[in-house]
Amino acid sequence: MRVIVPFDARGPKTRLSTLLDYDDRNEFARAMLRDVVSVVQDTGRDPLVLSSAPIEFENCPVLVDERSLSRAVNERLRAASSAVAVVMADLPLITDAALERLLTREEDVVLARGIGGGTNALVSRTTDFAVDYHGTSYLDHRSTALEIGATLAEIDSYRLAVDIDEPDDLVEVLLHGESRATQWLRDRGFRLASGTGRTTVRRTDVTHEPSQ
Ligand SMILES: Nc1nc2c(ncn2[C@@H]2O[C@H](COP(=O)(O)OP(=O)(O)OP(=O)(O)O)[C@@H](O)[C@H]2O)c(=O)[nH]1
Ligand SMILES: C[C@H](OP(=O)(O)O)C(=O)O
Repeated sequence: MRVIVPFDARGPKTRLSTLLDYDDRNEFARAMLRDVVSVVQDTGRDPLVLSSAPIEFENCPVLVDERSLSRAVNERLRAASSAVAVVMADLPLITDAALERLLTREEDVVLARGIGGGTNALVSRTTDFAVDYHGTSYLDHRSTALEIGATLAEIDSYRLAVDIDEPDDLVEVLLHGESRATQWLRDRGFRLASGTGRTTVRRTDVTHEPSQ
């Protein structure tokens, strides 16, 4: 099964700009991309990075499509003659066991929810299904699948559900990750900070404020 990994190479992870400057965000996004691609390869599937701009990436083929995320993914879904999976590039806790649970279901549409309402991973076996990402896309994709009469499976997986959007999401990466992304954060001085409330993340080596 072909596994599409969408990747925004044009200034990714803007919602982390209070913690990471532009270069750091690019590096961190690429560390997560490598994590996801490696896990896809560990399951024996072929990843294809669907990038919004050209990138140097030696680990697997890259297809550049400058259109919006949904348009680029829908083009791949329409063109598919067999099952296609779409796995986001910002899932640093992903494991091959978690991904395998998604990929081995046989329903027409298989959805893995993200914290916050997104769709972190999916499989489509019907060209009638189209994506509409952003907002509460998980609910939208579930409705779409039901409207087109597709059989539907929903995967409840913590490891697939944690996507990295906001600074607080980094807590999960430091708590439960062992990936390149986790190591990248540690190397940059990010540490867990616990007190009376929820655990947060602080940076111990900051020599400058993020510029953008
Ligand atoms: N090919 C492609 N991938 C995208 C695009 N926008 C986002 N992605 C990828 O889709 C996944 C989810 O992205 P988001 O978290 O919504 O966006 P982001 O650009 O990574 O982060 P923010 O700038 O904070 O919104 C990630 O794997 C992104 O790299 C796009 O326009 N084209
Ligand atoms: C692309 C979007 O991701 P989020 O903004 O939820 O991370 C979604 O899954 O709909």
